[in-house]
Amino acid sequence: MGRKFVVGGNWKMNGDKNQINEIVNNLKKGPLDENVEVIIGVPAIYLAYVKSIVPDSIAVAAQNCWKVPKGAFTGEISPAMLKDVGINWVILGHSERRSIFGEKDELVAEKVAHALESGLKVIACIGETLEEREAGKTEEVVFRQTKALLSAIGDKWANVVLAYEPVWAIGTGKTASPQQAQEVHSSLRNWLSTNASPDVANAVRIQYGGSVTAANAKELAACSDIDGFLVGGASLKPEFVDIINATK
Ligand SMILES: O=C[C@H](O)COP(=O)(O)O
Repeated sequence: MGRKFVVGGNWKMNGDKNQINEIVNNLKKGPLDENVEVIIGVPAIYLAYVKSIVPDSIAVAAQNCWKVPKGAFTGEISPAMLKDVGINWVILGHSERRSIFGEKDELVAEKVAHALESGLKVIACIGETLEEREAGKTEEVVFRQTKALLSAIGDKWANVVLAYEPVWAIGTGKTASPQQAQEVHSSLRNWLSTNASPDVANAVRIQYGGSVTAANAKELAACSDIDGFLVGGASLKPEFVDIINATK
């Protein structure tokens, strides 16, 4: 069976109720390609609100969560809490969490493990910085970040989507070319074949993220190892519908 195209919108720390209503109304109007899985990543404070107004066909994701179910962790939210308000997805290991909040591979892995154990599905983000790319270390970094996730994911690969997001392409308007993205996706899939299993490598969906817009989505979506997108800025705009429909 082919891999179902999956498009995530990561709103990051953006939006208020007015803007959220507009975004959701736009998604409801669509029309959205029914063959595409759509997941919107919402600021924690609006998760329950968004869940209450989106159609069930659109999944809602948290942008982060902590690694244990409850306790003295001021300011954190747990997978159990997310599940309790009807949220089934979480984005983990985003480069902004890694670079601004100092999350290392090991912590990301602990969060991924606990989220999966708790029954959440996970969009796990990986990607190299410009410095790392220029030093020829793209594969080394992406493989290292993925390796850290292997034991955390265990046999739960069906509940994981990988998002390859080159840090230099995030919010910069510098999209990776389809060739650059395809090259990393393909070598990651080969690496997974050896280090996880051929079945995992064949089935896991790998999203591309980094300055995806309606203008570049079709060309990226045509690449054989790109199975969707994780979209930041453009997910706040009406063009998100066109990005969702990029494979049509
Ligand atoms: O999670 C999404 C990525 O950080 C991409 O953000 P961007 O589309 O604004 O470049």
